[in-house]
Amino acid sequence: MFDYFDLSRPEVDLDGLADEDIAIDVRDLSLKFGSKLALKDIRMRIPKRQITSVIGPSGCGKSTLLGCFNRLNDLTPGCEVQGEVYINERNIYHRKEDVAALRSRVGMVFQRPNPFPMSIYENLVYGLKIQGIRDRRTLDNAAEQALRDVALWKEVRDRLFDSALTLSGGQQQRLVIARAIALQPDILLLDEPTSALDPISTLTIEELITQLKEKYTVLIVTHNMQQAARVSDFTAFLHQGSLIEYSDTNRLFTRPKQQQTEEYITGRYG
Ligand SMILES: Nc1ncnc2c1ncn2[C@@H]1O[C@H](COP(=O)(O)OP(=O)(O)OP(=O)(O)O)[C@@H](O)[C@H]1O
Repeated sequence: MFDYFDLSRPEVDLDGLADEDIAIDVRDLSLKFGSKLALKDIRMRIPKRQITSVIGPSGCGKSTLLGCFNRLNDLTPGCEVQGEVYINERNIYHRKEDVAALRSRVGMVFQRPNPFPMSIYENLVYGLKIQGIRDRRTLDNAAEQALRDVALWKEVRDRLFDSALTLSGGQQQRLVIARAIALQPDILLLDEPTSALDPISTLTIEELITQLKEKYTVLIVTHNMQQAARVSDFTAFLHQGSLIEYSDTNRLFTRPKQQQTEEYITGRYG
């Protein structure tokens, strides 16, 4: 696994980052589903325009943590959140937060590609239309730019009005990422974005993810440690709802500080 690391790259110390380099500041975040404590006192500062992976055994709270950043868990009855999550200097759990606006700034992509059953073009402009944008040229430009950003433009420019469901799984996932990008979010949350894809499509999406950080802060939940090692700048290891270790990816995989992390990354646990 260590082949993936560029050990000449200087390690970045998360504690040393300035406030303006932080995209998400998680302060003592705990979350319960009914009586089940799914996240316990999480504190982490997620850097801007970097890729951060969240790894850990099944059920440790990875998807729940990601869902806190666009308040997706609010939709689960019985969910109770304590603590604060700051994005752009606002606590997104403040009672006056506009959750719809938050979700357009913090886009989310799931494991299974989920294009809407409409044309490729309509998928891309759907969110913009909901925001009230009707100008055709604005919509066309946004659709084209989003497709270019996910390297799908050349493949689909002649079939923009075909159903999105005619695309391959890998293309559908790139379209879903483009749909999120069309809203010009600050942050992209990717929840196991390649686990339903074949190896070639996985590689394409991984290449795309590494390019996305030029414009966006990317968080990725993955079961695949090689993937975390390949694509991410920083890695967080969760276990039973607690953040056990969070650091520069090179450091976490080559010199973990915690025994639980070492056992997990060497396959002796989980
Ligand atoms: N809607 C829910 N109601 C009750 N418990 C839930 C709900 N969603 C998740 N949980 C519980 O919260 C804990 C964390 O779940 P979560 O899906 O975040 O884990 P995960 O690390 O993403 O798991 P996996 O890798 O299997 O996807 C688990 O114990 C899970 O059973």
